[in-house]
Amino acid sequence: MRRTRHERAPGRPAEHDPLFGRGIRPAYDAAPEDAGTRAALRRLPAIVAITLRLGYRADPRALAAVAAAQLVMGVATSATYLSTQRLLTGLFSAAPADGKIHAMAPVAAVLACAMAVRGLCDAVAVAASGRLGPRVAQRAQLMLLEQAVRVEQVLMEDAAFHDRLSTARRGADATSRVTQSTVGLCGELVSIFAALWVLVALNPLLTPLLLVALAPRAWSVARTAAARHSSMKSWMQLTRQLDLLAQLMTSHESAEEVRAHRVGGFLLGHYRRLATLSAREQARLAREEALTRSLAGALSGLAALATYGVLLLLVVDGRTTFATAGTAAFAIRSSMMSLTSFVTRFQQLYQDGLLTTEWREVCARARDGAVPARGLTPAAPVETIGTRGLRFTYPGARTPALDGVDIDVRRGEVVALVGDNGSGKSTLAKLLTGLYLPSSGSVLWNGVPTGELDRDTLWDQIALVSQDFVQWPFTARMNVVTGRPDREPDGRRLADAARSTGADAVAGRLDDGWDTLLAREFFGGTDLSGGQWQRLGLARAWYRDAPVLVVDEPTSALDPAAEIDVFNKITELAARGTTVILITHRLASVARADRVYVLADGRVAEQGTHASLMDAGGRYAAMYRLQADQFLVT
Ligand SMILES: Nc1ncnc2c1ncn2[C@@H]1O[C@H](COP(=O)(O)OP(=O)(O)OP(=O)(O)O)[C@@H](O)[C@H]1O
Repeated sequence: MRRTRHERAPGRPAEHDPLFGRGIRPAYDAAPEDAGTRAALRRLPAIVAITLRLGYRADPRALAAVAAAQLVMGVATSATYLSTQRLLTGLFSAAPADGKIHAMAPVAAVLACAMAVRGLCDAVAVAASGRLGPRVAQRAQLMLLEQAVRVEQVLMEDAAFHDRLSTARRGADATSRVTQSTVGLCGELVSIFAALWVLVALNPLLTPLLLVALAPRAWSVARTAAARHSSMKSWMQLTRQLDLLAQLMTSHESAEEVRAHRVGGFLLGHYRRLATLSAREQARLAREEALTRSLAGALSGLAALATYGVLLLLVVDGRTTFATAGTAAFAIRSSMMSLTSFVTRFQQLYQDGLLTTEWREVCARARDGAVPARGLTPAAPVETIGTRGLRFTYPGARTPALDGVDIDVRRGEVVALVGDNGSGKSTLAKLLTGLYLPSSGSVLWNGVPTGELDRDTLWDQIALVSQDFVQWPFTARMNVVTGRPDREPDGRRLADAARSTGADAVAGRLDDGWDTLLAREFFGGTDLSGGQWQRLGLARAWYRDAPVLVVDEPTSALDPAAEIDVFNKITELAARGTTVILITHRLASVARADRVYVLADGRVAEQGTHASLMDAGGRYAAMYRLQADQFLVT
């Protein structure tokens, strides 16, 4: 039967949400995992291999200690079973009591030693895996972050990649638990194999009994873990949206509007609605799990009945002795206990292991999508930056943001990009600076396409003040010197940059000067006004002292005197050879630019100097007059 558009498969989120629109859909292929024991067993070796590789890189000595302890533990466990069988045989033999004690004493000593060795190995395994786990998680987290900071900017605009990144960060944390579970699981496996080996030694007919006893629980565990993982993947967007709503209700940035516009109740309502969806999904999972477990419980009961029935038959038939059957029952019982902890660990391991697999896949995806570390080194300072037939479409967008753009920027020029909101100015700046690569056409640095250049060295030549520059929650000093994070902070350079941008006055008014923490959420932290932050953002770009300065609405929050000052300084920089790409709606500041490009709907509509564009009387002239007229007193 076909589902209508509004129905949805159980365990899948709805297609549309009043708050997030289509955003609630799973953003990447979240096909349900093929649940079941076979799927689990197929994936388990890969999971264990990832963990072992990580463990080896993080702390090879701890890993070796764990492996040795598990191995010795297996031998000790087998010795325990075999000496038990000898003791039982001795106990039920017809020999006189004196002889029995004499014969059984050394066996009892072996049993005691084996148990002591087992305990010691267990302690070693616990201590070593306790050291190994956090190191593994740290390494996994670092590997992911190392890859994440290198991926192409355009991948960071992709919702699907963000979803996977969230899962992968949880996966990196999970590696610690996977390590612990793998170690525990190996321990339990060793015990089960020891029992299996002993059963083979006692009577090979007993071996299948153990497998029959274990099968139902193993099936139930694999099925449950796969269902949970599939659900987590499908509902990852909802989890992120719940986190986002909680963050909006508690963050400093949204606090004012949450109160003044009384958005708190509205957000709470939607949080409750989404949380209910999440709870419903958890309840569905729990129901499914309960069903699987009860089926597995019934099958386990049948398996136990069969096991003891067969043992009894073997004794009655005379195919095995009473002592051997007793030891077999003991070994099966012990391995059932091992299996109970095996099952718990397996469940944990499989669930966390699937997250770990996701971590590894995202690391690989990030590596594939990384900015190439090699390429031609661009000449420094760059003489010309230009675009030819440049077209760029954002991932998932239907229409291009830039469509056939040709512009030229020469060293030491101030080139202004103006145009209506959404006309493509910021996108063009990101392409000129190699943050995005063209969908078609080209961006050329000294005639070489940016895609062929070593972009790390290209970025060395760029200082950027974007519209939404980062307000680092660090000290005022760090907010400026992060302009050149690869060099030791330079006091003189900081003072120069601060003087040029008015940031010196900002730092002068702070309680601890440049050492004041600019993060209200931390003890001793404070915050700045929008204009004060903008001065720090500009100071950061000045401190960077790069041959190309890209400024996107650099003075939107500055007072008139500061604004004039900044534009004077920008002109001075250009006179000294810095190339300036200026994006602004303040057309008065554009008048001094060497060339102005007017963008409309992703295309260059007009170009020229301020004077020639005014003479042409087109789009630019109309915008300019509109702004100028606002200052006329009627
Ligand atoms: N990350 C993004 N993902 C998808 N589309 C985007 C993204 N950023 C911008 N756009 C779209 O690209 C087009 C150009 O946006 P851009 O930010 O370049 O305009 P702009 O001229 O700088 O606008 P403004 O003057 O408002 O800053 C717009 O239609 C916008 O909706």
